[in-house]
Amino acid sequence: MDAKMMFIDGQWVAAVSGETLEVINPATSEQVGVVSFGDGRDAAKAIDAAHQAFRTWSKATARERSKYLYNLYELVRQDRDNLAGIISAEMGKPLREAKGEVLGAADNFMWYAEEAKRVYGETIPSSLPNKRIMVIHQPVGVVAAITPWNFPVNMVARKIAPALAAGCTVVLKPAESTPLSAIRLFELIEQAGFPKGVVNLVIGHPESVGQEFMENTKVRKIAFTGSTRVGKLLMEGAAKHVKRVSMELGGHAPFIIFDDANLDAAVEGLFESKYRTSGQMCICTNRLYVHESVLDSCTEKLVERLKRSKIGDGRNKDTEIGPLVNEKGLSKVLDHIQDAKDKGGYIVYGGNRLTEGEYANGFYVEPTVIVNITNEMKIYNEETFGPVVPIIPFKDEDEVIELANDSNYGLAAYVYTQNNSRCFRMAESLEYGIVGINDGAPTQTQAPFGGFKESGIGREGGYYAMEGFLETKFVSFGV
Ligand SMILES: NC(=O)C1=CN([C@@H]2O[C@H](COP(=O)(O)OP(=O)(O)OC[C@H]3O[C@@H](n4cnc5c(N)ncnc54)[C@H](OP(=O)(O)O)[C@@H]3O)[C@@H](O)[C@H]2O)C=CC1
Ligand SMILES: O=C(O)CCCC(=O)O
Repeated sequence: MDAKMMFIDGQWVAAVSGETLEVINPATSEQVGVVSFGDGRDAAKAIDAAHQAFRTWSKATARERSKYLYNLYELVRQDRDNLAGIISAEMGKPLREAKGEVLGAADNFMWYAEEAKRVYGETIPSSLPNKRIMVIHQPVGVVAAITPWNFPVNMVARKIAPALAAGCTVVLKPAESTPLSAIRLFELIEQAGFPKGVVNLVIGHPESVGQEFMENTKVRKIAFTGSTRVGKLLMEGAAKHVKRVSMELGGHAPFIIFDDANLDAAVEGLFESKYRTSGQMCICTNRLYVHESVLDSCTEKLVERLKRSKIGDGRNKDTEIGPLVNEKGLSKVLDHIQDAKDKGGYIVYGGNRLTEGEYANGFYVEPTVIVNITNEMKIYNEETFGPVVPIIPFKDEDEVIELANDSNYGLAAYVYTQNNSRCFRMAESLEYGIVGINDGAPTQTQAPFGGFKESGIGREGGYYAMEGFLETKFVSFGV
């Protein structure tokens, strides 16, 4: 298999080192591609190209930038099935979800094609009769973006679309598990006609590429989605040159079901929030709090729902829950299950790796439900990133607010109740950047996406994302 290449300064190029990397389907452990695998030297070339291109791209009119983003929107939409197939093959996501992800990415390109035109400035009345105050917004410069494998197309779109709309140029490093969907997206970027150097793709050793992003003073902003551990490393490195950062990091979402909730709707919402992408989303439920009076009926309904769920290769059209992304992801999930069992947890459903028949060569774990949870367990404190849910009973609203907020994370939280006043109280009390009230899948292109506490800094989505790629300049005119 020929190695697919990186896209630097409008050219498809191999890594300086000549190194390559195999891409594996986590459903079968079969090789699905080979890619050039570079390092900081390739990143430096891409940064130079982006720096050069910034001179003209930042001066292009908003309408011009918008035109390229529209082209890309159309191309991504038309390529939906192909891109979705690549996502499923390299990270195991069920096809139905992968198609939704691609449409979400297309939607981002359309949204920011429009948003490019709305970078308004303002004038402010001066206190002095001989002065005038003007405020304008300008692109921050070259953006280095690092993305994870769980939304290998949409995470890229959510970063590069607002960056390009704002007038920044970009160097992207996608996750090494999912370079093929990034490469396909860049083939579409090339077809969309962006000038050379405006958007660049570097695939390679994360530490080396990351180091170049942090050290190279031509990079003015680092936009990252991934683990809190790596986010902190990048923030420390970025501090040296006071680079701008936006960080979408880990989560540990509480999902709260009150006794007055519609339990069927709550279980369906939970299924979406917990088992979509096999539990590998930063907004995934990690703790399920159920009012003690509905604990048994809720648990039964959830187990019923899981019994009906189809686990399998993401490329099969009826698959609802795919494999985990790799051995490392699988080990972490199995470790959380074992740790809970060792500390007194009781497995109500699932709990094992699937190893027979069609699952023999993949990284599959059964959707799992655990009770008898204590706050010493890893699953109670750390991001599990897998299809496992611990259930914790609660007595009243004050208690569950305190429990839900007792976390270093603050990305997403979910509440199911039919009491309107409680809806408002909960939305206001939860220390989370995203709150789904009777909604297990709140993400939308135009809404702000990001976290409190150690879940991140800055917001993606809507006009909020534009702020992260713009500097504010005050111009004082003497008249
Ligand atoms: N917020 C979210 O959406 C995500 C959260 N996570 C959390 O992180 C855990 C581990 O997953 P993992 O994929 O290892 O997450 P990482 O944070 O390691 O990976 C995310 C991205 O960062 C890159 N990266 C890794 N190390 C460095 C570094 N030192 N400098 C620069 N870039 C780096 C990765 O590259 P490469 O792929 O080459 O290693 C990838 O592109 C998961 O179990 C989950 O808890 C993971 C992914 C997404
Ligand atoms: O949690 C994430 O990592 C992204 C969520 C995107 C979505 O909800 O579609």
